[in-house]
Amino acid sequence: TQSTRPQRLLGAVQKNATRGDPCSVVKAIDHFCRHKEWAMNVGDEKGCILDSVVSEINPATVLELGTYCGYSTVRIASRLPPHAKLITLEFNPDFAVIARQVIAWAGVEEKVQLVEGASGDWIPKMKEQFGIKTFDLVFLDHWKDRYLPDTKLMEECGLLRKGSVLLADNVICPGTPEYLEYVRNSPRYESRYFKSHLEYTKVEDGLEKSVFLG
Ligand SMILES: O=C(NCCc1nnc(-c2ccc3[nH]cnc3c2)[nH]1)c1cc(-c2ccc(F)cc2)cc(O)c1O
Ligand SMILES: [Mg+2]
Repeated sequence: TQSTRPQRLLGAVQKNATRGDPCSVVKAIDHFCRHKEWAMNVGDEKGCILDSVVSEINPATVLELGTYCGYSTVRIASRLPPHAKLITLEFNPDFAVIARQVIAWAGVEEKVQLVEGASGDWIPKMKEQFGIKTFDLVFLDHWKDRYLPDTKLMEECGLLRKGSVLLADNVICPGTPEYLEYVRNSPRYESRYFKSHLEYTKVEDGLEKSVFLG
């Protein structure tokens, strides 16, 4: 039977990356996606912006919406301080199967909790299920039409505190116009656009960093 792209991406990791070395996993995926098959990871260029935001915040609690194959999960987890927790939500079970293996290969599974299901269902359960009070950083990289409803849901569930940072991928391509309009015009957010490119291409894309003001 035919393999899927996520399965071939995992094969490239197992072939070319060193177990327990997150950087080699990230490099192996970027090489595969640049030279073999494009895939919707945040990628190396936007990934450097993600890295700098994580290092600046030094978060104890991170929520990632949209795991896909675990590329950004590994980038974030490898930069977290000890005892920090990253919860990543994946809707597609086939992606989740691959992501778990990529996360394990990188050796960051202690810091990561991969949860399968819909963001709309899980966000209201975060506090009771995982003992989370608030998130220091949220990386939005799931379905683009879920960015705004999920942000409002996180506000309503009290998962954001003064200073919590939302970092959103793909605000230009594929685009999240309603989300951008909201965070850029709401008095409750201080927003900034980091211009970049769609992963592995010359097409414009970027990350929007929005600080919740409480
Ligand atoms: O669709 C994307 N990403 C989303 C995957 C996902 N992985 N998990 C989810 C999830 C997780 C919990 C959820 N709860 C409810 N819906 C959910 C969806 N969604 C995406 C697409 C592109 C892209 C650009 C240009 C093109 F020509 C084609 C494609 C680029 C990117 O960087 C992306 O991130
Ligand atoms: Mg993305």
